[in-house]
Amino acid sequence: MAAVTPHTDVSTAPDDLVVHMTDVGVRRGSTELLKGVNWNVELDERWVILGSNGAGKTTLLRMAGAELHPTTGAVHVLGERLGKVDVFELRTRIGFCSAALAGRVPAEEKVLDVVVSAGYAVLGRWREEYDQLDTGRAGELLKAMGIAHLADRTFGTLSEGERKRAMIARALMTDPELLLLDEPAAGLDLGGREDLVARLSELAMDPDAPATVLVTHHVEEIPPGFTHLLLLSAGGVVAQGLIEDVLTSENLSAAFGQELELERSGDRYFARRRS
Ligand SMILES: Nc1ncnc2c1ncn2[C@@H]1O[C@H](COP(=O)(O)OP(=O)(O)OP(=O)(O)O)[C@@H](O)[C@H]1O
Repeated sequence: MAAVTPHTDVSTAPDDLVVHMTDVGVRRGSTELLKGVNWNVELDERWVILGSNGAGKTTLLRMAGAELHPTTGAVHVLGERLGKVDVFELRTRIGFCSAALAGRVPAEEKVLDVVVSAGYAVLGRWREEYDQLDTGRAGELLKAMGIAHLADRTFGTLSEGERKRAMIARALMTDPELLLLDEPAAGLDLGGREDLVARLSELAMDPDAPATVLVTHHVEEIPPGFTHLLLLSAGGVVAQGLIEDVLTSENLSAAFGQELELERSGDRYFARRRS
């Protein structure tokens, strides 16, 4: 009789896990970018990855986005094991948003087209009958991000905050099963940051929204509605779990290597050096 494969086997991932990492390490030359990472993301979870510059946040996110393979350990994304799956196919099920991606958008591209074109990879080829459907969905996503009035502008004329919102709309265009946001609030002024945090909060609280992972350096950028936190330092996990359990002055101090004081005001967080 064939043996039933247990879920602890690294070759399989439980169905409800969107991301499943087992003892993952990433090495470049003699540098360990990540080590001993065990991390699960479930369907209805919204994760924040927080850590200092160089902690390994983007490396971790890129693995979840099937853009980078682990050196050691096993990574499953949407039930597929990296190294044993066509990553180009897998990436069509993932919405990825980063400054690097935004930097590759031609300045003369119309904002609506920036969003619509994300769907082409899924459709495989341009088909006339999808034209209006796609355009309608892209328009709705731009509206949800508060920039419907910019649909006909060129991407190069947008402010930093408007670009971030357009890129999030693009990441959502394919109705992804996993949404990955790499420092979406970086470079925004206070108003832009607050607006983005509010929109990400709405998204996080939408039960139909995909499992989401957001990378940031700042506790101030954690949108209400996000549920879990992974604290990273020098490639290792300092702590992970529910935000209310993990986000403490002690854990934050350990992650950033200095005495930090965490304050909570309503559903937002603030941190500063302990005096
Ligand atoms: N190809 C590489 N070779 C050697 N070191 C690398 C390579 N790629 C990244 N690193 C290093 O790995 C570390 C982690 O990088 P990563 O971009 O994941 O960090 P991060 O937490 O996202 O940082 P930041 O907040 O500054 O964006 C950094 O110290 C980086 O310099």
